[in-house]
Amino acid sequence: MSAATETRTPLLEVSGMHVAFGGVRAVSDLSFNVYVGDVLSVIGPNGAGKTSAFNCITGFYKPNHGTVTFDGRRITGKRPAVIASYGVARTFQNLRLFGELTVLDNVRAGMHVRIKQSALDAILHTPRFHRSEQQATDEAHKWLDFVGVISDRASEVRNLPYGEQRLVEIARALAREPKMLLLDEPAAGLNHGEKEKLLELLNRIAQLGTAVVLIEHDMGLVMDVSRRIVVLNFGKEIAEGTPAEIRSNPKVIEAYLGAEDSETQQEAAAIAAEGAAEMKEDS
Ligand SMILES: Nc1ncnc2c1ncn2[C@@H]1O[C@H](COP(=O)(O)OP(=O)(O)OP(=O)(O)O)[C@@H](O)[C@H]1O
Repeated sequence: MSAATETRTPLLEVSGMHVAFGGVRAVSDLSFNVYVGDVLSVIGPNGAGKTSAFNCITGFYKPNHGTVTFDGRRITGKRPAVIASYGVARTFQNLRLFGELTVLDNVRAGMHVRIKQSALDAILHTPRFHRSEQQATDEAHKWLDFVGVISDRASEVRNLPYGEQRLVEIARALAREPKMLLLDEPAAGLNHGEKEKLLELLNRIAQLGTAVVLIEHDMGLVMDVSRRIVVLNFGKEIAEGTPAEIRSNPKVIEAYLGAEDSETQQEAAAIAAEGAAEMKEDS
């Protein structure tokens, strides 16, 4: 459903966002909404402004203009920790795990905003402290099971295969029980089998009622998982719609083909191939 015909109240509302770094305009008058139950992909050639937009939504950058509203609250320019406490969790393009901590502790670290524990409880090791520690451990295992981490959870996270480290990052974000989860290139560096598992995981996350927003370059995954897609080019939205609408939008293919790097050219070919496959299925 396009934004124009949508009647539900948005969970996230990005309105007129501009972000510039010196003379570089990274995001220009960007507006889009995310709804409860959404799986929305933000796509576009390298440097289109996708991560900058994510950084503004999550408080890592302050937009030069525009507003971001989440769950009825204006969050523009608020600090990342405050925005996270409202129910926004994210993962990063480059993993940001605590390499020397165990797998389990990395996920437990995602919970401190939810689990009630005072400094005094921690110092005195009160029964309440022990109870909350046990609760955090149980929940960390639950989320690691949910994302499918099979490696030893007591080992340092840096010793895990790369694909599993990405899953630990998702488990840590989910442990906050967010209303919205932003994933920045979750499929980067994954092999084919791992991507298939990721697709299935994203669908299960959406079934929990968490809105999922992803930046992704893997067009197969984007077309399979997304309910809606927003396409950026040079910081501007050039298209928004369902996967079928995006695949057949000449502006989108043009934007990708116009890019000079071979990675983006390959993505253009992938979008065109997805469109061709669909036409064949329909005929
Ligand atoms: N911290 C920064 N300082 C200066 N310029 C930046 C900064 N972050 C992003 N940019 C510039 O803003 C533009 C948009 O970058 P951004 O990383 O948001 O794009 P992207 O669509 O996420 O790209 P990619 O797909 O390659 O990750 C680029 O020209 C980039 O060089």
